[in-house]
Parts: sequence; C-alpha cells; structure tokens
Amino acid sequence: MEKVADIATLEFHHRQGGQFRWITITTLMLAIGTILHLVSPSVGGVTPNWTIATYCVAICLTKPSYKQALGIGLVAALVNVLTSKSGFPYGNLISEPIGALTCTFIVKNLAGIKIKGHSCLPVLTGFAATCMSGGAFVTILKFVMDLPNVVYFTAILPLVVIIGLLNAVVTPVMYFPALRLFVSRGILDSLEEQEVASDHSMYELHPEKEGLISLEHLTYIYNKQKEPVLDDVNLSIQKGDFLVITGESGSGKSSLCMAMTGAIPHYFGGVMKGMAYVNGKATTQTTISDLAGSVGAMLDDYDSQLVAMTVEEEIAFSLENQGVAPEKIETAITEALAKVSMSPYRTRLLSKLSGGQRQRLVIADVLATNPEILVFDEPTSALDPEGTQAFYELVHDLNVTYKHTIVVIEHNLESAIPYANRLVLIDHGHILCDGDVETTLRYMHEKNIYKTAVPPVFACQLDLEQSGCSFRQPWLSTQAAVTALQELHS
Ligand SMILES: Nc1ncnc2c1ncn2[C@@H]1O[C@H](COP(=O)(O)OP(=O)(O)OP(=O)(O)O)[C@@H](O)[C@H]1O
Repeated sequence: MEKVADIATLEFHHRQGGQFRWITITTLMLAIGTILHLVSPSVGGVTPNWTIATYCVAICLTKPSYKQALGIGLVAALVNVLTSKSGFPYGNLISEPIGALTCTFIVKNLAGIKIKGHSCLPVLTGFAATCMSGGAFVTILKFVMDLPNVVYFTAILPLVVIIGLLNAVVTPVMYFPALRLFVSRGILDSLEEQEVASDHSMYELHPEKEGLISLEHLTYIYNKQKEPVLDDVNLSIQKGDFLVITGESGSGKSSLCMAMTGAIPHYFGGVMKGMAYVNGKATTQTTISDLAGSVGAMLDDYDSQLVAMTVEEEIAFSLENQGVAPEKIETAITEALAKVSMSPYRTRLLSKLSGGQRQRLVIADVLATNPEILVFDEPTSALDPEGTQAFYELVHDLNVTYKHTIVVIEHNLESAIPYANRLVLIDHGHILCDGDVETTLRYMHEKNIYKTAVPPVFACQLDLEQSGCSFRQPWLSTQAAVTALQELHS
C-alpha cells in the first residue's frame, strides 16, 4: 500500500457509466463464438476453441471482476453444454469458469506486458485460458471415460496445447477489430482514455479529520467540462448533525451531496482531486452500493424514484435490489413505515397517495436499509407550507429520536433552520461559511452573499440591532422573535 503525502494532489479520473458494458460485450462475443463453434470445420480433429477465444476477447476488453468472470465462465459453459460435440459435455461446467478466471487473473496482473505498444493480453489469455480450461476438461473426461494414461499424456494433453497455440493466434485476430468496433460505436473507451482511468486500490487512504463524512481538499470537474464545480472543499459532518447547505442556484450544492453518496465520481465520472470519506472509507475505494448502506439520498425529483404498485411492494423492491435477505424484508418494511408514520398505508396503491405521502414513502425507501446519514436535495421544492412544515417535523424526529445524521440542501431556510445545528454557505464551488445557523446567516447578510435567502424575521433582527437594540436569542423563527419582543416590552 502506498501512502499519499498530500491528499490535495491525489487525482481520480473516471468515465461516466459503463458498469454493465461487460455484459453487453460478453453476450455479443459469446454469440459470435457459438456461431463459429457450430460452423467451423476441424482439420484432423483440431479446431480453435472459439468459445474460449471470444470470452477472452470480452474479458480483455472489459476487465471484469473475478465474480463477474465466474458468471461469464458459467454462461460459456451452459452454451457449450447445449452445443457440444463431445461425449461428456458437463465437464465444461468446471473447465469454462477455470478458463474465464485464468483469463481475468492474467488481465489483472500482466496488463503491463506490451510489444511495440501493443497489448500482449489477447495472446497470453488465449493460450493460457485454453490450456487451463482444456486441461481441466480432458482431465475430467479421462476419469469419467476411464481413458488410458498413455492416450491422456501422449495424445490428449498435447492436443490441448496445440489448441492453446491456435487460440493464441485467433484471440488477438478477433481482439483488435473488436476493440476498434466497440470504440467507434462508443461502447468502449479508447485505449488512451482507458489509460487515464484511475485505480486507487493501491493507496492507503485515511481521513485526517474525524466525522461520519469528511471531505478533504475536494475538487471536482464533471466529465467533458473544464472548470471545477467544487473547489478545494473541506467539510466534516459529525454524528447527530442536522446540517443545512445553501447557496445560489448552480453554486455546487447538489454536486457536494453527490460526492457524499459516491455518485461523484463513480456515476458521473469526471476528475476528482482530494478525497471524500464516508464512515472512514475513501469513496474511490468503495462502490456506490456499499456506500448506500451508510448514506441514503432523496433527490429533488424524488417522485421518479417510485416504481411499484403498492407501498409495501415499493420498499420490498428497493430492498430486493440491494440484495437484502427475504426474511429481513418484512421487518425492514414495518420499521421504515413506522418511522415515517405510514404504517396504515402499507397496502395502499401508490396512485392513491397524496404528494406528501409519496414523499414519505421515498423517505421510507431510503430508511429501509437503515443508513446512518440521510441526504435530502431540495426536499420541499414541490410542497406547500403545511407539507414543508410536516416534512421538517418528520426529519427532526428522524434526527432526534432515531439518531440519523441529516444533510439538507435548502433555499427555503425559514422552514429548515429551526431544526438545524449547522448552516453551510457555498458559492461557486467554495465553502464560504460553515458555522452555527446564526453565524452563517449573519455572514450572508453582512457580506451580501445570497442575502435574499436570509429569513425576513432574522433580517429584521439584524436591522433592529443596527439601530441599537440587542437580543439574547437569535430570531430563527417567528416564535423566537415574538418571545424576544415580549421580553423587550416587559
Ligand atoms: N452532470 C453534469 N455535467 C456537467 N455539469 C453539470 C452536471 N451537473 C451539474 N453541472 C453543473 O455544475 C454546476 C453546479 O451544479 P449543482 O447542481 O451542483 O448546483 P446547485 O447549487 O445544486 O444548483 P441548483 O440549486 O440549481 O440545483 C452548474 O453549473 C451545473 O450546470
């Protein structure tokens, strides 16, 4: 593991999307392999193993994980079992996964070997995967069919090596045109772009600051953009915080939250400098789905997150997608609905819910996996004043009773600040002020930055202070102002 001397200089480059390309490309390549396997003539019983050659091409192109490679091997085995010309095709169920895993091992460990700038992976994988897979297959065949040793050692194993050599030729013959085709169609990144993509697995990354979330010197540039939308951001969020983030439209609030959920950089791609840590783990060393266990997010277009017919089906659907065990789903639905006071609506059709109830359901969806941190991006933009108040009372309850840490992006500060302990002002990707609510509101008013968002009741207090009045408590709500004026009067 390498230590990083200055986290501000550490870069992570990533292209947008692409996590399912291995499925598309493997399916196409295996289809080609199956056709070639069925139509190709054999010369003296010798023919390339097209299935292995094509999945080697797919693995070299998409660099899947070992788990994904195992899946590729099993699919190849099933295709082989169904189309086999051999007397005992079931050996493929073991030999093909061995071939796919061998190929993946080579792709992960020998990628640096190049001749005149050209990758040697297709040649190496074509030969080694065929020998390993073929060797396993004929060994199984020897025991099942009780073949004599002399036939096994002098005829069958040498034949496997010959087919390995043939595959060392046909694999690159298919690899390079396939690479050109997929790059030209935009399905794959070009080699130059692939070289830029980063891998942080070799770094020892630990947060310098304590906190559930720690953003350290975080700078981020969206894919295909030049200017950073977050610029050297430092922010740590402590357990139990109710943090409100505000700022002008386009100042980078949503991007900041996306960095907390791992969507930046994993989903949006682009270039990230510095680091975002969630529960002590660097987001570049974690997946979005792993982070979802710690951070649950409700986006501003939350209605589009709903897909099922009924309330309980909706939550079950989210949980099943996240791989939660079936026996835990019932309890998780009951607990999540109770937290948002939606238990009586458990079997109700989504089409029969009000706007506020639909929002509560999305929150229940997010809560079902019990993430410690809840992030809400402009949650009240579509709600009327009563709905907004009910929303913040609910979130306050989640914060106080259920101990969830809350992060809210909000323009409408009046409704959020009575419950918040921190207010962060962001402007052009910089954090200008991070303090308790009163400090940040005073900063916004005095520096005239996003002053229109300062609640009128607090602005009124500041105006009165300028004419010589002083008050013991900040006017963060109308009630606080009424109390202060009563004190003044008495
Ligand atoms: N996917 C994207 N690709 C490129 N640029 C983007 C992308 N998403 C946002 N941006 C740009 O990044 C900047 C910050 O956007 P962001 O959504 O983070 O701001 P915001 O403060 O949340 O704005 P709003 O209050 O309007 O939602 C904007 O200039 C926006 O145009």
